Amino acid sequence: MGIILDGKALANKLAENLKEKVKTLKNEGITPHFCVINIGDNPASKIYVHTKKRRAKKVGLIQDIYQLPTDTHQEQVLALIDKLNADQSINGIMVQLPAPKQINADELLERIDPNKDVDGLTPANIGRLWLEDHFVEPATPAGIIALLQHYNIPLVGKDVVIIGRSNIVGQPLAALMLEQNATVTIAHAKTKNLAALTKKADIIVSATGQAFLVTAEMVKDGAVIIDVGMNHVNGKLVGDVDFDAVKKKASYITPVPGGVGPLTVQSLMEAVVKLTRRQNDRK
Ligand SMILES: NC(=O)C1=CN([C@@H]2O[C@H](COP(=O)(O)OP(=O)(O)OC[C@H]3O[C@@H](n4cnc5c(N)ncnc54)[C@H](OP(=O)(O)O)[C@@H]3O)[C@@H](O)[C@H]2O)C=CC1
Ligand SMILES: Nc1nc(=O)c2c([nH]1)NC[C@@H]1CN(c3ccc(C(=O)N[C@@H](CCC(=O)O)C(=O)O)cc3)C=[N+]21
Repeated sequence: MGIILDGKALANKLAENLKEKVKTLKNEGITPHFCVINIGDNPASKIYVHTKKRRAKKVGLIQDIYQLPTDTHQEQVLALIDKLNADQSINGIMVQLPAPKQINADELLERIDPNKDVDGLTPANIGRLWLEDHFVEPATPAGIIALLQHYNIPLVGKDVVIIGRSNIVGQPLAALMLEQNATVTIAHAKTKNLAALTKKADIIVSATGQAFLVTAEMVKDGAVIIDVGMNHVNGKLVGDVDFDAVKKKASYITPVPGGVGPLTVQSLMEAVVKLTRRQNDRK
């Protein structure tokens, strides 16, 4: 029976440490201030915005939410990003993904000042991630690494299968795990025999948005299971993993909710504080 990786408890613990860092900044007359741009009404983004609001307040950060309608024009968002880039009082900017169809999300991300890029998703910061010369990391991958570290689950030499290749989860997580000397395979919707790969994996990370994708038959005994998925099934929030069955075979497993989600939010708060400190040190 697997041990449950309690992301919520770890996020709360890390938040206490972060609160102290924020206090130190405040004593220097600096209050970290970041902006979230959310276009449209994607359900996963809504959960994210809501939890962030609570967490930001708890650690003492200022957070502005720009909730824009689904039919917002590209130019309007670009103009908003330009304004926030130029504003000295703003330390961090992020655009919630996915964005509505008419929006070119890559162009928005490219526009964010890399020094204010709390999500680590600008081309400059993605490049630095793969060059192992990064000062900010995407929040979900950073949260997963923090969780594994906290539970003393090593990555060196481990066979990892990451299911999902998005720019916010699968790809940057592969970079961070490779940096920690894991052997990383990235699977996706076109992967031929997913079960054959996952059955051999020491660590499986699923980030697809497909409920019940990862079943017990796909998992070897003693594997570590990280479930990033956020799916609504019959009004309930579930991950990508058939939790009850897979838990019996796993050595460690994250629940949904209460696993990766809270750590994503915590890592984002840490990125805001880190960038604020860096901006002030460089003045
Ligand atoms: N807990 C948290 O902190 C976070 C949770 N999420 C959640 O994680 C999930 C993934 O998010 P995101 O990365 O943005 O998703 P995307 O929709 O951008 O990407 C999904 C990925 O999963 C792959 N995929 C889909 N179906 C299958 C399948 N049947 N077999 C193998 N691969 C498949 C896709 O492959 P292909 O590229 O070939 O289409 C794609 O690479 C969502 O549920 C989201 O809500 C996201 C961010 C943070
Ligand atoms: N640029 C960008 N970066 C992201 O990292 C990003 C994004 N856009 N868009 C949306 C997705 C989704 N996402 C979540 C993070 C935490 C929870 C979270 O806190 N979940 C709680 C659930 C809380 C509840 O039950 O309501 C938990 O898992 O315990 C959810 C979803 C980040 N995303």
